[in-house]
Amino acid sequence: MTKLGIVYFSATGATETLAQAIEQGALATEAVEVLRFRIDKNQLVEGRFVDQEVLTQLGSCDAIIFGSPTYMGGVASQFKAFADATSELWCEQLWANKLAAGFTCGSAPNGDQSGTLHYFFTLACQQGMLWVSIDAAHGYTKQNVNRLGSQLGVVAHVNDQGVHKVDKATAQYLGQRVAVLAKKLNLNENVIDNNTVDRALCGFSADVNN
Ligand SMILES: Cc1cc2nc3c(=O)[nH]c(=O)nc-3n(C[C@H](O)[C@H](O)[C@H](O)COP(=O)(O)O)c2cc1C
Repeated sequence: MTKLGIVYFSATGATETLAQAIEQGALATEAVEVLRFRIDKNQLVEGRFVDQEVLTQLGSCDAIIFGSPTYMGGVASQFKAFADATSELWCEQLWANKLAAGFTCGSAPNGDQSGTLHYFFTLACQQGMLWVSIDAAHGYTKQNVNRLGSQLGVVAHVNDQGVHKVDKATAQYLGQRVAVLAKKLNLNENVIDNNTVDRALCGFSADVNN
């Protein structure tokens, strides 16, 4: 069974709508299980994210998709608290070789949502993860997705009517893409044993004495 984790913060529900669409898209692929975690205020203690169980469960996933509303051009502090808690895993690179992707929304069509996606990308790289883009060129897709032209991840625009339906479809599309890739690559099982951190796969050995 291929496992996808979705972890996100949402105050008023728009990011949650995208998370649900991603889950729906992922579940269109057979033998895929989704673990969805909405960051809750009870998990934040004195500004720190405290929930070991969530981190452990995400550790069992083949792919993790990050989500947050865009606040002042970046991730919400609640998501950042979660990201900071993953520093416990960083030294050993315990999430290395998992797939990663991201989604965000804002009240402006271009409300600097890309800043949020760039942060997710940086977080994924810090954890040694492999970033999954959106392979749908704006204006050239049969599926009618990616209307806002972001290939780094899902950008959604939210107004009084809620999340734009094409942005929801884009989230669904990304969920499906990550699920299909995670299943095909099966990285956790086939390629790299994260317990032994087998970097010798790359044949690399640094000689620091020369
Ligand atoms: C503190 C704050 C800062 C915000 N900053 C931005 C922003 O920089 N760009 C933008 O487009 N929308 C911004 N918004 C709007 C939210 O991103 C938007 O309402 C989003 O849909 C909320 O997501 P949620 O329903 O999942 O909580 C901001 C909202 C708040 C409360």
